[in-house]
Amino acid sequence: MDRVVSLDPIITTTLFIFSFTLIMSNTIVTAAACTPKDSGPVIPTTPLITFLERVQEAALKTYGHKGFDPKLYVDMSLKQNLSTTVAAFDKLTRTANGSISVEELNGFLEKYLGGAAEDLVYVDPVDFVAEPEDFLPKVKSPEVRAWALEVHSLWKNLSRKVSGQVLENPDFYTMLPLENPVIIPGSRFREVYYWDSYWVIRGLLASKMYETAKGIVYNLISLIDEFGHVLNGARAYYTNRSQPPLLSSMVIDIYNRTHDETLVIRSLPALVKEHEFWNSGVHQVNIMDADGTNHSLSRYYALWNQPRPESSTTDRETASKLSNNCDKTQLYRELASAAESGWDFSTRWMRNESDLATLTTTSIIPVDLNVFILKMELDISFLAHVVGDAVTAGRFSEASQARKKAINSVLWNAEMQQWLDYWLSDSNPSKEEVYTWRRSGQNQKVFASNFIPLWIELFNSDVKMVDDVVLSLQNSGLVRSFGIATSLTNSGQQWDFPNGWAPLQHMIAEGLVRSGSKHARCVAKDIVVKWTRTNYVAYKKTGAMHEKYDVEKCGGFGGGGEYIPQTGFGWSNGVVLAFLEEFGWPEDLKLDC
Ligand SMILES: OC[C@H]1O[C@H](O[C@H]2O[C@H](CO)[C@@H](O)[C@H](O)[C@H]2O)[C@H](O)[C@@H](O)[C@@H]1O
Repeated sequence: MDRVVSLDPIITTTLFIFSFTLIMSNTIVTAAACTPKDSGPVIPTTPLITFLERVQEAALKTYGHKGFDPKLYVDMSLKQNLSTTVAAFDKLTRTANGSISVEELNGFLEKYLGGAAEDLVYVDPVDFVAEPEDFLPKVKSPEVRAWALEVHSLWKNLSRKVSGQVLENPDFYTMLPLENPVIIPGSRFREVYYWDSYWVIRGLLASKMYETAKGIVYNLISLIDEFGHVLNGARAYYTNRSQPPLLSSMVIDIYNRTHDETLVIRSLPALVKEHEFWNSGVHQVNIMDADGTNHSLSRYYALWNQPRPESSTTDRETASKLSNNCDKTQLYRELASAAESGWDFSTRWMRNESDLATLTTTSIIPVDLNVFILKMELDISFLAHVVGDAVTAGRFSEASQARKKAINSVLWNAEMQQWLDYWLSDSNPSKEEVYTWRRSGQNQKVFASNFIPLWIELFNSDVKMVDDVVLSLQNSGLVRSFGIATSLTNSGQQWDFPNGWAPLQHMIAEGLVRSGSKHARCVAKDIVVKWTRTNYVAYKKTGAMHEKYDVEKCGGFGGGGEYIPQTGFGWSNGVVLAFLEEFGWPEDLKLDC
């Protein structure tokens, strides 16, 4: 199947009556039948995924909601060809509501489908040693060192490579064939994820596992080569969206340790291509500020307008309260776009905090996304210098200056001393049109993402400004006893209060510590100590590292959202190791909270 998609056409004419597919040379663009608001591009799915979604639906009807995880079914594989399997599935006896007897469905799954975890196999990382030389030199406490070595040893549990069977018969699997081993987040997340990999790599660098780190980057580059962007995760059902773009950060951090120019030469064209993905078509938004200056910024916008296959039954349920099919189609795009943001789900994207069906992700210019792209521009400029490409270096340096101005003008709020997401007005201008900035468009609700600009030097080098923003952070209510909360709203969504996520702690603390401000460095250390302690206490209590933590409870893990709390866990392990590497731990500082 051709997976190349043009991001160009937002067709803003009248209501379409039929779906249509344009097939142009190397390009497939499917536009769905709906109102102009939902005429954005769609990457076609595959017959295998469509079939596994049917199995998922039948499984929910048959087994019921208790303990049901929809993702399990789209991670299964075929044992025989698809048409034989579909024919056998269609012959199963069904009740009027579509359920099948448990015995019959069990028998079908056993005979025709491979288990969800069979497409990746354990592999010993080539560069893992039980105690790396010069491991975490600033950690002086023996207790902390012993625990850090346990966390380090978890890389072995999370290391996988794609099974030989996937390589032989890729059409039978939703797993995408990747050349190098990967580190998975853990539990239900049985494949490599895009933005998770940044913090995994930070941990691998602390563990001196440079080859594993590079292998992950080469895998992600191969996804850009094939699909034009890094996918949300390495599954066929994730081809229609990306995730927060941190590939350039991975490359820079590995390069700074290894000085591997081959990595830079291989990465540069891929990063330029990725930059184009985020700065063209539906991802790009033009906005005119209060002084009449035009700016270009980016937004999340999934190339998909149906239920997410890995959560198909859940998304249908969420959409069931909407009566109009066009509204459903739009909601499906908003759900997938929220997944592209990595913050799935959060009141950050919702018009009504208690109603997930009011998601409006594609109408928001997010602070963090634009900071990541600004960093990408600075990183590309730096990497181009490394290989002597002055033209590219200059082009991306200029792009970064333009985006800095745009962020300061559109997203900065001087009264709050924070950067705020910008909500676009309801009208939907065509590609040529420019949104006009309105003060009321800035979302004044407090989210940890409002402080992510602090992560990069362009926003953390002015000491006076950093001190003001830090004061605003301290007064925001986000800094709690055991870390930084994601938001102030306890909505039951996982990217909200009282959950704290490792990536958010890391970016804010690292930004503060690298700033010129003494006060900011103290605040950073405090965050690091609190976060490390709660991770440790939870580990001692449960024997596991967790995907997210409850910042109100010492040793409490997070909850809420659409799946049960997960352990493993790639980015949490990475952040603990990165914190201990950067900040160390004195001998006399207690680890318990
Ligand atoms: O299956 C539901 C959703 O799960 C993923 O999102 C969450 O886990 C990811 C892996 O740790 C993480 O990157 C993301 O920030 C989490 O919210 C997945 O990325 C979603 O696309 C998926 O729909």
